[in-house]
Amino acid sequence: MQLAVVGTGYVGLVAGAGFADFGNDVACVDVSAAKIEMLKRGEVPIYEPGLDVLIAKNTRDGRLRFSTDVAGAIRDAEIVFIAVGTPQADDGSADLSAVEAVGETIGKNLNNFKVIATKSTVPVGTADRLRQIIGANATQPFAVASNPEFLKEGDAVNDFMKPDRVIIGSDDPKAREILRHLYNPFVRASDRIQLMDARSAELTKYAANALLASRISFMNDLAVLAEKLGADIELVRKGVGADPRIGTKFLFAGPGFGGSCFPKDLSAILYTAGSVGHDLEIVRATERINARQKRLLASKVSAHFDGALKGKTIAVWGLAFKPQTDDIREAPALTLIDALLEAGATVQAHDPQAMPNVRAIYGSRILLSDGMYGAAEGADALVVVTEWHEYRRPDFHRLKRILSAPTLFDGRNIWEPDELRGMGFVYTGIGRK
Ligand SMILES: NC(=O)C1=CN([C@@H]2O[C@H](COP(=O)(O)OP(=O)(O)OC[C@H]3O[C@@H](n4cnc5c(N)ncnc54)[C@H](O)[C@@H]3O)[C@@H](O)[C@H]2O)C=CC1
Ligand SMILES: O=C(O)[C@H]1O[C@H](OP(=O)(O)OP(=O)(O)OC[C@H]2O[C@@H](n3ccc(=O)[nH]c3=O)[C@H](O)[C@@H]2O)[C@H](O)[C@@H](O)[C@@H]1O
Repeated sequence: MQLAVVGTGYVGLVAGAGFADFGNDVACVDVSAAKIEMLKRGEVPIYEPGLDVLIAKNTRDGRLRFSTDVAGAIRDAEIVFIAVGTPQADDGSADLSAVEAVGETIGKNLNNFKVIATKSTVPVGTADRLRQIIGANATQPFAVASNPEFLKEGDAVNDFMKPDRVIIGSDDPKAREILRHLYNPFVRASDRIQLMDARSAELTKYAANALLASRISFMNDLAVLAEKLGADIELVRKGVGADPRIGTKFLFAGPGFGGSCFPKDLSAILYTAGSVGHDLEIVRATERINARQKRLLASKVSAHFDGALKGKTIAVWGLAFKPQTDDIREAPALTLIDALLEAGATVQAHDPQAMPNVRAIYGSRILLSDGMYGAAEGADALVVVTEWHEYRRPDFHRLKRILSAPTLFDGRNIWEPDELRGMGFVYTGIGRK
């Protein structure tokens, strides 16, 4: 099938390359000439495991191409996927200006019947709004569909190629059939494709993210309680997760959730709920707890030094909001670094992928080290914020030698407190004795 994917960010690139890999002819288009130039040169603007190989293969085989010609790609396509950003607006709602701009371009370039499928996370009612915008200019029939994306960064290619479910939200039977046909090769069982109306599909996306985020905040809140009561949140996590009704995933206490999606999507669903006079109290609490949790590591470090961080050097391992990505949007490490700098500390940091993005924000205000041990050299404490593989089993003997004080803050509970205390470290985790 002939597809246009508008927006070449995490979602658009993964979806475009994934669709091409199943034999479709895909044009990935973006308004950012810089991104498209990079992609044309064979460079991938983001770090996402496996994506470079997928893009290279499908570009070479002629099924995937990149362009800034949004209108041309729309005219050539049977299905247009909208995968542009929907960032948080000042009032907390989702900023739909990019989605609406694409809708206008589609309306003006509708040369035959097309399905317009929204992959961006958009508030309930956006499909209706798009239908109006496109219809205002259209001279040809078209159908809109909500096709929310559930991939997670760091494992995006895998999530996209083997989805748990594909949600197709449209009242138009032709659109449902065309999208079902497109997705059939991706799903192992046909019941993984769920057909529904557009509003339910749009709400499903926010419901999934809000539910996942609330699990994390619940565990982070319990972690605070565990510490106060002398219990260990890691044992509690394993205990509750053994119940299949609860499940083991997304129960990890940590420095608070970040990323480009949970924070903005919680805010957007609260705004939507408010607009119809409903207060989603659990979502509000999820946000509040997360804001508190993101400040927790900084307050633990500060408490350790009795509030006297001026002149201290703090090493930070892990800057991306999660491992296997270079994305630092809303990353808890940034909240920590801001607080440390504010308190007068020197920060030495390392991340396997995110350092260029961090450098673009902080410049010379923090020291970024090419090696993880380089970042720890001479520091008064080491804080691990993101659980990259290489931080899980470091050479603790070496760390003890190079740190100026053997002080560890484990923001992800990846280390063994007893073992480290036995080695003479001062160990502090999240929600542990
Ligand atoms: N990042 C993720 O893991 C996931 C994101 N989503 C949703 O997908 C959407 C996109 O997210 P990301 O890919 O992370 O965003 P992103 O910010 O990485 O990429 C968005 C792209 O859209 C382009 N763009 C903006 N306006 C445009 C226009 N008028 N015409 C053409 N291109 C335009 C931008 O230049 C940028 O390259 C958001 O709604 C997000 O909530 C959904 C699931 C997962
Ligand atoms: O809508 C989106 O954009 C995506 O948002 C999340 O994906 P993502 O933000 O890429 O990453 P997650 O793995 O969900 O992690 C989000 C944050 O929660 C934190 N987290 C996750 C799990 C956990 O147990 N504890 C925890 O603190 C992570 O460290 C990270 O900061 C969802 O998992 C995806 O399904 C969804 O498509």
